[in-house]
Amino acid sequence: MQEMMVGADVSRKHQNFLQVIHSYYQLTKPRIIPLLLITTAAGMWMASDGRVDPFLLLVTLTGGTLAAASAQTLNCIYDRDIDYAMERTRRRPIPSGRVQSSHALLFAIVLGCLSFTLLALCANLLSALLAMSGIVFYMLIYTHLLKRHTAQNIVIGGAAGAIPALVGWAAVTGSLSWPAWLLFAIVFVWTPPHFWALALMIRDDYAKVGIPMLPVVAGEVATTRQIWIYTLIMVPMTLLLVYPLGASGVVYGIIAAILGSVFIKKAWALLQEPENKQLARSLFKFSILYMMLLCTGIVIDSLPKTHQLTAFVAEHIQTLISAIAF
Ligand code: HEM
Ligand SMILES: CC(C)=CCC/C(C)=C/CC/C(C)=C/COP(=O)(O)OP(=O)(O)O
Repeated sequence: MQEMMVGADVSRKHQNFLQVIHSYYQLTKPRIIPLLLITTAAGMWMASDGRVDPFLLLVTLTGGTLAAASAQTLNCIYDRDIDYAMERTRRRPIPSGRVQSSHALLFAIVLGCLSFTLLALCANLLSALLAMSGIVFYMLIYTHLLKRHTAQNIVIGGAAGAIPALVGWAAVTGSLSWPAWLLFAIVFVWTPPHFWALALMIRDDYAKVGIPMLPVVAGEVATTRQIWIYTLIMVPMTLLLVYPLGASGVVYGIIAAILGSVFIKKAWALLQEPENKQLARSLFKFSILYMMLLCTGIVIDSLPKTHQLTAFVAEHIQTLISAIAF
């Protein structure tokens, strides 16, 4: 009997421990991190012409994960009041009382320090400093200064989410150049359509807590117009990586053009029916797939095998054209 009680006690303690781990994991908003890492990986592959050192890749993605997790945890602490008031965020660990803010702060500091140390020691100082600037920008500029005060919050604040692309390039080269800044700019202009499509769906939640997201302040028509404008800027921008920069090739160009056409089609459909939440949901979901596939396109295009294949195809097309011409 006593043995059974001891067994039950151990199993309860084990379960509690797992619940605590799960709560801390949730603090980091883990569902967003993989896409941030995909942009980092795209930067790394592009910078190294498809020959990424596996150790550097592992270190950079781990450092990036730790930095993003630290940033998200700090955001959860700062925003605990509005998170408590909004349906979507009410069950997060701090508003639901599962984690204390002071413990979360310690957790965020540890994550940030680990990220800096890992990146500075195993990648380079620039990538470490960029990751830290991501945390500071996201907290200070987006969360503290902009989020509750202006409808342009995510336009300017979006720069934080674009920094991981720079971290990837910097980890490989130790510097930043045009292709890195262009990838940063692509993620930057992608953010408004990504976020505003979601904000159209959950406008009432933001209105309830007085967060001046664009659909709350300016309405659906103005928001879909802005989404349309940013989409029309973003799609041609993605092609600049091919020409004039030459950082990616024809395979990426084709992928970017196809994905861009779908993005434009969905943004246009939403522009025609600004109140249609189904269309907003569809654009939001596609925005995530879009960024995932665009970055995968950059990676595939950079691989030596792809270069061989495109050279082979180009040579055969040339032979065919000469045969037809003569
Ligand atoms: C200031 C810029 C951004 C804002 C305000 C924003 C906001 C949001 C919000 C509120 C959600 C819903 C999350 C939830 O339901 O808990 C979301 C989802 C998501 N965001 Fe963003 N986002 C931004 C930038 C980014 C960036 C740069 C990326 C990655 C490159 C990203 C990737 C994602 C992903 C993957 C999801 C879906 C998560 C899921 O599966 O639930 N976001 N975003
Ligand atoms: C290099 C580095 C560490 C960069 C930081 C990148 C980073 C953490 C980007 C997060 C973007 C994002 C999902 C914002 C949502 O915040 P929100 O507060 O509007 O979302 P919420 O309403 O769901 O809380």
